[in-house]
Amino acid sequence: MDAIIKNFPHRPDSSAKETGKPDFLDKRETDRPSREEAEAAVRTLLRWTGDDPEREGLRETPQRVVKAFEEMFGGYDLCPAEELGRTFEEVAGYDDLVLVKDIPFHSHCEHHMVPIVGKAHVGYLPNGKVVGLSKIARVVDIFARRLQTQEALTAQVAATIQHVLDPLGVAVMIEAEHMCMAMRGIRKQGSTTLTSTFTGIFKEKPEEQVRFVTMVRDSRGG
Ligand SMILES: Nc1nc2c(ncn2[C@@H]2O[C@H](COP(=O)(O)OP(=O)(O)OP(=O)(O)O)[C@@H](O)[C@H]2O)c(=O)[nH]1
Ligand SMILES: [Zn+2]
Repeated sequence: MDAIIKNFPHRPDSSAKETGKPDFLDKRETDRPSREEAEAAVRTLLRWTGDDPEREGLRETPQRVVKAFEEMFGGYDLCPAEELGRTFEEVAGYDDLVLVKDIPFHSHCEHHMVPIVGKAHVGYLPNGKVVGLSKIARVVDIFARRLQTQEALTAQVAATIQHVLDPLGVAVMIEAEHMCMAMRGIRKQGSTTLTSTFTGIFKEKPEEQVRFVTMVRDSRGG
């Protein structure tokens, strides 16, 4: 595949303070290997497991894994800011909190490349402009389909919405289970990590944070 333009997933950096634009919204060229190189790398990892890549059940596995990677890491080729590009203002004067909660996602931790499975709750207080609700879930999905830490994922979703929609504030909470803690290492199943990022009014006013968290927690039986 030719080198293509993509968005790198990195954390909000200090230059964002000068330009106001998070660096992960910039487009850069990829340094992707060829499909054949990627498949050869999978064959090497298959040998690393101790198995035989030439046995019948594994012969097609490198192609399958590379194809699965295209899907699971498809977020590198998508621009989250573009997803939020179509905003509208005709909402009959509605100017209160918009909350999309329980957005399920699958991601992969950047340390071990094993799944992170969780839910995101995203709220914003519009400043005139609103966006299609599915677009919020799409932004979560795009960042989730990159190698991540939960902190970076949380911050990136919040920063993208803040940057593109320019609302009065954004609140993002993510709860997730990290398979790298469940399947290996410390091997603790069922522990959940919670992260949150608040901007604007949610950062300034603790009561707005409480309202967001209460709405997230409400209707799930306490
Ligand atoms: N802060 C943060 N840490 C994470 C996330 N995903 C995985 N980790 C942690 O990243 C750390 C990597 O630690 P290292 O000591 O470098 O690697 P390791 O030897 O594989 O660590 P163990 O998991 O403790 O065996 C571990 O503590 C993981 O639990 C995440 O999203 N956020
Ligand atoms: Zn990990």
